[in-house]
Amino acid sequence: MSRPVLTIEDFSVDYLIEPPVHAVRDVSLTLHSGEVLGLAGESGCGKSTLAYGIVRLLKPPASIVGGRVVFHDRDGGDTDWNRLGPEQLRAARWDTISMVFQGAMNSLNPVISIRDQFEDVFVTHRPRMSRRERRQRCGDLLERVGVDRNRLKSYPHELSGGMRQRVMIAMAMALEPQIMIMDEPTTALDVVVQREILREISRLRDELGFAVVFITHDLPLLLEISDRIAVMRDGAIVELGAAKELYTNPRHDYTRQLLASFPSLTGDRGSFVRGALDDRLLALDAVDVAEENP
Ligand SMILES: Nc1ncnc2c1ncn2[C@@H]1O[C@H](COP(=O)(O)OP(=O)(O)OP(=O)(O)O)[C@@H](O)[C@H]1O
Repeated sequence: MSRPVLTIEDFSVDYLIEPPVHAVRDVSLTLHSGEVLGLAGESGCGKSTLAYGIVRLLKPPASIVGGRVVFHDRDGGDTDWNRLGPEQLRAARWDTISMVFQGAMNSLNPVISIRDQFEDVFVTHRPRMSRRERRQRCGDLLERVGVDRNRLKSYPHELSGGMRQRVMIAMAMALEPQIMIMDEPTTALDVVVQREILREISRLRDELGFAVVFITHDLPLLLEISDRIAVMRDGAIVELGAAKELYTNPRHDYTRQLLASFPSLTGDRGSFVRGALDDRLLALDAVDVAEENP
């Protein structure tokens, strides 16, 4: 297995309301460079709270009540994210760990061009980069996610939702982070755009080697794109294993229940063979077609 990039130890988050909600309970896991770790579980099990907790973006009444999150850099240095101050955190987000959330496309400022918003990432984090290089990089990044570089001139309302979400993914990759946390990044998009973006993320992961924590309630999709999957229930991880293993040989009752709740994963139609990503996506496409034309 490749080297660890993030270690989460006994991490717990409560919402301090009456009565308190123990949203994340003693979660421990290790993320390795280049892997896609899927986080599965039904609505309310704590996936988003864990994601926001990792990058310290939780707001009151949420409170981290235990554990730690340690980032391991390429040179062997360790950084305990719980010990970083606000300025250090701001710098480390995007640079080492970046995030794409479900509504990310709506966080673009409507009155500022894509170019200015995109360049701002470099102006803030790479102040010594020349303007010319910045522009070049922004265009290159956009093309990587399948958006024409001419779109840099556009304003957010001139782009479709899928394009805006791609822009956000390009921005999240801008500083070449070692980890990307994606919380339902494609949920608001139609299935075709979703697939295209997921293909793109997988291709970029292969090319650039960043690790991905991918969160969605869509277990079939998670099985397709993840190397390993952690199943969460009531704030705790009940099973963590290779995606294939989890699919073919689930050990926890709850994992079985979760798999059974997706008809496309059970029975003959669901018994697709996992292989290269394209094969996997093709197999899923076939399942979709079969479902649409029973
Ligand atoms: N601001 C809040 N105040 C109080 N409780 C909260 C708050 N936000 C979330 N919770 C509770 O924390 C628990 C975990 O919620 P969380 O949103 O992390 O789950 P999730 O698995 O991401 O769900 P979903 O898939 O619906 O986003 C739930 O019981 C939820 O009701």
